[in-house]
Amino acid sequence: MTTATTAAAGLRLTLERVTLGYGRGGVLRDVDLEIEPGEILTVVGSSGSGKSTLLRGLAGLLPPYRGRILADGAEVTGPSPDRAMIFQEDGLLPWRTVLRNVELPLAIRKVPRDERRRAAREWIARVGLAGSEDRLPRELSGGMRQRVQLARALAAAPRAVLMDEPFGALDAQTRAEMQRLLLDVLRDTSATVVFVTHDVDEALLLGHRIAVITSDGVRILAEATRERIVKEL
Ligand SMILES: Nc1ncnc2c1ncn2[C@@H]1O[C@H](COP(=O)(O)OP(=O)(O)OP(=O)(O)O)[C@@H](O)[C@H]1O
Repeated sequence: MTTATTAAAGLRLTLERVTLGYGRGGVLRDVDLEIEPGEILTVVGSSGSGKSTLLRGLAGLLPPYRGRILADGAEVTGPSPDRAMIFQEDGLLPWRTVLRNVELPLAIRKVPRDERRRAAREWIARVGLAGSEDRLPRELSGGMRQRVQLARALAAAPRAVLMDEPFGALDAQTRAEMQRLLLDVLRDTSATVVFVTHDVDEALLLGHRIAVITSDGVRILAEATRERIVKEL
């Protein structure tokens, strides 16, 4: 790899006694969590348990009521290009081509045009979409759109990638392809990944460690097996 994508080390993400929520009362209370640089932490939990809320906190989109959220020891006070987000809904700009969507975060960072084109093309190829650079999002399948999202997130060389059920809307086969692709492309980055999913098998496949959110809080399972996770949920 020749792009800037490989340069930055993964972020250490820390929650110290964090309470997060909306309006009255916390969805997550007094959470302590340390996510190591370069690790893939998968997060499972039943619907409404607070998985997306945790990600929003890490993204800097939702300030904690209490406690601190830290990225490499510095308090997170808002979104940063260091922490990319990928959602289930693709979030691509419908009027921009694949190439121009992938380039966008680099353009925002004022990366010179030639350089950002090169990085965008390279990532588009790496996610298996070479030849689709000039297509619009509406001309792509759901799986292809998620590939574009992945390319867009990684082309900007984030130090952490926060993924909220990114493959949740895909059919089983496309989902399996995307899981393999994700593991493959992450091998060339040192980004820290927090990956939220409903799917226990996906969590086991992708995660170095697995966090389970229950009504008692967020817990890392030391020896995660399918049976143990299902029992916790
Ligand atoms: N913008 C919001 N305003 C008020 N309450 C919210 C908001 N977003 C989420 N909530 C509430 O916070 C709780 C946790 O929601 P969250 O989206 O984090 O759960 P989740 O585990 O990601 O669920 P799912 O798996 O269904 O996506 C839920 O009770 C939800 O209703």
